[in-house]
This record gives sequence, structure tokens and C-alpha cells, in this order.
Amino acid sequence: MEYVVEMLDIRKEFPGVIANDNITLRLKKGEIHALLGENGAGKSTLMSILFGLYQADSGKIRVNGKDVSISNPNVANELGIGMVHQHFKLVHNFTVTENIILGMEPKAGLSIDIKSAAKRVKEISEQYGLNVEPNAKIEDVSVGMQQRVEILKMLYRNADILIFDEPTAVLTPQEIDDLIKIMKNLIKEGKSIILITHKLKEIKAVADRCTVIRRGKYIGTVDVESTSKAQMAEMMVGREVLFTVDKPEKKAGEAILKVDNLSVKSSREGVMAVKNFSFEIKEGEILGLAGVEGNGQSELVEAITGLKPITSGKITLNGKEISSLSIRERINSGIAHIPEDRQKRGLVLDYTVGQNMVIEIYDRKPFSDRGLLNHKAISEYAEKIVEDFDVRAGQGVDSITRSLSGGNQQKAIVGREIELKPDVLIAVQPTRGLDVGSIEYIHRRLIEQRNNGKAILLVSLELDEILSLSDRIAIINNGELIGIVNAKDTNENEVGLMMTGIKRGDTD
Ligand SMILES: Nc1ncnc2c1ncn2[C@@H]1O[C@H](COP(=O)(O)OP(=O)(O)OP(=O)(O)O)[C@@H](O)[C@H]1O
Repeated sequence: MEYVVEMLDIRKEFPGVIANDNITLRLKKGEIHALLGENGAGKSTLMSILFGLYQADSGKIRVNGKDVSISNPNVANELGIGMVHQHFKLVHNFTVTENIILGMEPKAGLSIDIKSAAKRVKEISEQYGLNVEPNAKIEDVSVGMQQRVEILKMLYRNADILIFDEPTAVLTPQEIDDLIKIMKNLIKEGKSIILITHKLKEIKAVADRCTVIRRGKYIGTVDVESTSKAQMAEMMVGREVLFTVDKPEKKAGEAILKVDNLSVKSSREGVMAVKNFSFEIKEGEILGLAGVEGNGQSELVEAITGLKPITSGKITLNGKEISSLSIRERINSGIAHIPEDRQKRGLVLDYTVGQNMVIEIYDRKPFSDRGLLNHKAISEYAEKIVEDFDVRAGQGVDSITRSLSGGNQQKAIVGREIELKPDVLIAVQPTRGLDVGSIEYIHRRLIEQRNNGKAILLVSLELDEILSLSDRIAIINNGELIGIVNAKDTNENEVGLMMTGIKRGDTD
């Protein structure tokens, strides 16, 4: 049997949008098959249909050659289909093993024996090189490890058709390399994989074939080895994508944001997350903050935006100290923030897109006047953001935000914050989860802000992004400033080395 899964002419409509418009995808046994498409193209919907979370309006699914009807995820499991979602579904105060057996029916009359379950978890972990400790608590392990627990959960249920939905979006570069090895091991052991990712580099590194969809429609399936990244990008977006941004030379002006000797506590008792950290960002400058995840970047950003109190030091905006101002007062003074976690901090998912676009400024004129909301002004303002940033939503600004695809939610936040025209924009992972076309657009808008004399703090785990957008790069390690270098006179190797704590000159 050549194909383990055949999804034929799958159609799924939501109010105002055809998410899947007769899509066909065929997965061969033993291959890694990438599924590529713009934000909102319909990838998650298609995979949710395969996993039994949604029902197709029409079309056919065959598994191992047989017609099947996948009415819910239990049926998918019985057919050997497993899925690792973008947002993990683990219970934090349970152990790895407890999470893995959670929801499994005990065999008639027998309770599940945790000890033998832990033993089997260990065996599977060793067989696939997952390195998971069965008795560790989820709250104590890294995000990369949590993902491996999700992988183990599928393997424990004997899944051999594995769906990964943007698995690398939450991982550090090292964890990405490890995941690539794990996926290759899985294939060696006879599994077949569907991989959703926006990163063409990853598709090139692991996938055998790639199916491309655009606006719900099937565009084609290509052999990855003989197709270039540019060709795949063009199939996906429908136009040529430039992988570089144009950044004109510019002399930076006066310092807008100044951080002096800042120290911030970590959420772990007795530990400082940021230690005596100082830098400034000038008018017309992008300062990149590079570091391995968890080295104090989040706390630094929280301290500047007012989400977390500082322990000592000073933060000044346009010459005025803001260290003890509230979040809203800081926004009103000219700080905007694209947060790390769009679902927790960025958006209220049950509000409409329109409401979310004015969430920080609805009490200003013209959006409200003497306590009355001006719905027309709010809609017009929101519609402009949605149009400029190409936020695709079935019912435009009236769509409930939860119904937007992940990437479109991200574009909405980025648009909202840039549109505030802030003096300082704190942009944390601004392009996480975005397709290459949208990344290109957001990069252009960030550079435009800089060219207009605004200051930007760019926090990103993508070194390529830091190096191509920043004017200067500050490197953080273990909460300390390792150094600030000019982007023009450095490279990935040097910044990578500094991220491990080695100062410039230390190696001479
Ligand atoms: N439950 C829902 N209700 C209404 N519309 C929905 C729902 N789920 C998805 N959609 C719409 O269907 C379209 C496809 O969304 P989907 O999440 O499948 O895209 P995607 O390709 O996975 O995007 P991304 O790369 O941004 O994650 C989008 O326009 C989205 O707004």
C-alpha cells in the first residue's frame, strides 16, 4: 500500500470563508510530508478534519486504502493517527507518565499500573531517542521536553501517522535541531509524518514532499529536493518573495528610551532575572536583543512595559522617568508592545477583531466621547489595520478573534501596535508563526518606523531576523549584558558565541 492517508477533495466552509476548497493530500508510508500555505490558508482546518476535530462538508478520507469516517479524535487514535498541537494539552502538576496515560481507558476490571506505564514510557523514549524522564513533573521541564511528552503520548497509543502542527514555532534553535533528529528516527522506525511549518529551511532539511495550498485551494505537491525555497514560496504566496529587506543607512538621533542599571527579580525566589542592565535606544534605531530563551529577555521586557516591578535602576522615556508608572500610563507616554504570548497578553479571544484593535485606546477621542463609544470611528480604524496588515478573517472586523488562524491573530496584534505610532515599540518575536510573505511585510513596516525616527527594541530568537533588521545588537546571557555590537560589523558566529556568555575580545 503506497499511501497511508488519502484526503480527497476535502471541503469545509465556515461563516464567510471556505477554509478548504476541494483539497487533496496524499501521505506515503515512511515519508515526511510538509503542508505549506499562507496564514489562514486552511492547514490547521485540514489537519483538524483528519484528526476528527472537525467534519468535512464533502470529500473522502482513506486510511491504509480503506474509506473511513473520522467522527472524533478517539476514532483517529484507533486508526493510528496522532497529533501534536501548537498549544500543548498537558496537566502541569502531573508527571510525564501520568500525562501520557491520562484519558486512556483502563482494560476491563484492571486499573492502570503506573509503574509498568513508566517502564513503557522509558522504553519508547529510548527507542526513539526522546530522552524523556517518566517521573519528571511537567512544570519542571522545558518547552522542548513538553513537546516530546506530546510525541510520546502519540507513540504510547501506537500511532503511526503523526501530525505536527507548527512544532518548531515554540522551540529554540538547539531544540529545533533535536526535533529534526527525532522526526528522522520516527521515519526509520516506520512512522509517516505530516508537518505543518512556515519555515522553508526546515522543509528543506526534513521533508520528502510538500503540498502547497493557497486561500483554501490545492496548488500542488512537489518533490522537496528538486524544488527551491523560492519556488515553494512563490507557489504559496502567488508572487515572488524577496528574502531580504532594504535598510537605508541612517544616522540615529537622540536617545528615546534609556535603561540604567536595571535589576529585576525572577519568578523563582531569590533569583535575579536581569542584573544591572543598561542600554539606550535612539531615534531612528532598531536595537536587537539576542539571547538564548530564558536568559532574562522576558523579565526585561516586562519591566519596561510595566508588567513587572523593578528591583533597582531606572527606566527613562523621552527624558522622563517611567519606572513606577502603570502599564496604561506607559502606553499613553508612547510605549507600544507586541507581546510574546499573543493568546495570554495580546488579545481577548472572545472579543471581535474590531474591539481588540482599540483595546488600549477606546477611551480616547474619536473612539469615545463623554462616555459614549463611537462605533463608526472604531470600525473605520480597525478596518484600516485589517486591510493594511492583510488580516484575513471571514467576517472582517466583526469576526470573533478566536476564529482567526494563529498567524492572522499575530498580524492583528502587530498591526494594532504599529498603528499606535509609538515613540518606542517593544517587538517580541513579531513574526512568530507568520508565513514568508507576511514576514516580509512586517519587516518592511518595522524598518519604516525606524526611518520615521522611532525607536524599536526587537527581541527575537531568530538570529537572521536580528541581524538583518537591527542597527545595534545587545546580547544578554543569564540576565547580564554581555555587550552591544554594531550589526554591520558582526555576524551570526560572533553573536552566537556572545549568547553563550563570552565577551568580545575574550577569545583573543
Ligand atoms: N472555528 C472557526 N470558525 C470560523 N472560522 C474559522 C474557524 N477555524 C478556522 N476558521 C477560518 O478558516 C480559515 C483557515 O484557518 P486555518 O486555521 O485552517 O489556517 P492556517 O492555514 O492553519 O493558518 P496559520 O498559518 O495562520 O495557522 C481562516 O480564514 C480562519 O479564520
